[in-house]
Amino acid sequence: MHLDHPVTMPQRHTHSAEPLSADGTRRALRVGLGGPVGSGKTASVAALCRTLRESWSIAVVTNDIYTREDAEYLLREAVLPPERITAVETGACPHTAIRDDISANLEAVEHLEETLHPLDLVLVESGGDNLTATFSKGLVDVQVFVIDVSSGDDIPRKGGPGITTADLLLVNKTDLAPHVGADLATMADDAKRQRGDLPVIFTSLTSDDGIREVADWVTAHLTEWHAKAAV
Ligand SMILES: Nc1nc2c(ncn2[C@@H]2O[C@H](COP(=O)(O)OP(=O)(O)OP(=O)(O)O)[C@@H](O)[C@H]2O)c(=O)[nH]1
Repeated sequence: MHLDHPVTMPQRHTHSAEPLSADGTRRALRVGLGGPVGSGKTASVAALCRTLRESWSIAVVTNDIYTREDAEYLLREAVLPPERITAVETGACPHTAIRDDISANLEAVEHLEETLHPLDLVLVESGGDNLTATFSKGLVDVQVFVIDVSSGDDIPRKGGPGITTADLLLVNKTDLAPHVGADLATMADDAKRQRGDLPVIFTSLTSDDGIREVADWVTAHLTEWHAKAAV
């Protein structure tokens, strides 16, 4: 099972932002999910896999500091077959593994691509971190930043690179808004002010099909990726 695949720290690689590899084959679209601890990154990954797995060939890379908890959760929930889930133990601040020394993550992604070819989508989940966690463009093609309403409705106003620059901002746990006194309209206004035209989606992953709008956003990117590869 891929959880046991040893991920070492080789030399740094990078990948092209284009869907075609040097040998002319299409590589998978790489989507990074980052955000603060407990905001709902693993729940989003699980829901995306359940929604998209019939239509697309998917794999997941998780990052935890010392454990493999997120991957173990995804395995327990059977969101994908075990060979499609790989855990990277970052051993240090998750920032480093997704932004600075991305080699362990790249090795994990490339191993999945080789063994499961052809893959359409690789979801790379960062370990929970603070508001500054962003992915290297050498690791992912698009990134999603996940925050939640229970951490305070002033989070979008505070900004930070994840909130201002991520390709998609998810504001999760809207079901908790009435219980924690979060004002969703203020959050939406602040996010708009920080992000301009970049999209923001409010989700509650406890509701049926709460991930639908996000799955549609990923599907649009996948469709565009395939079209680009076909040109
Ligand atoms: N009420 C509510 N709970 C949610 C929602 N989404 C996730 N949760 C719960 O919030 C907790 C944290 O969710 P995770 O998906 O593990 O969060 P994470 O961002 O992956 O956490 P780390 O990997 O530890 O940073 C879990 O108990 C989830 O069941 C939501 O929309 N509403």
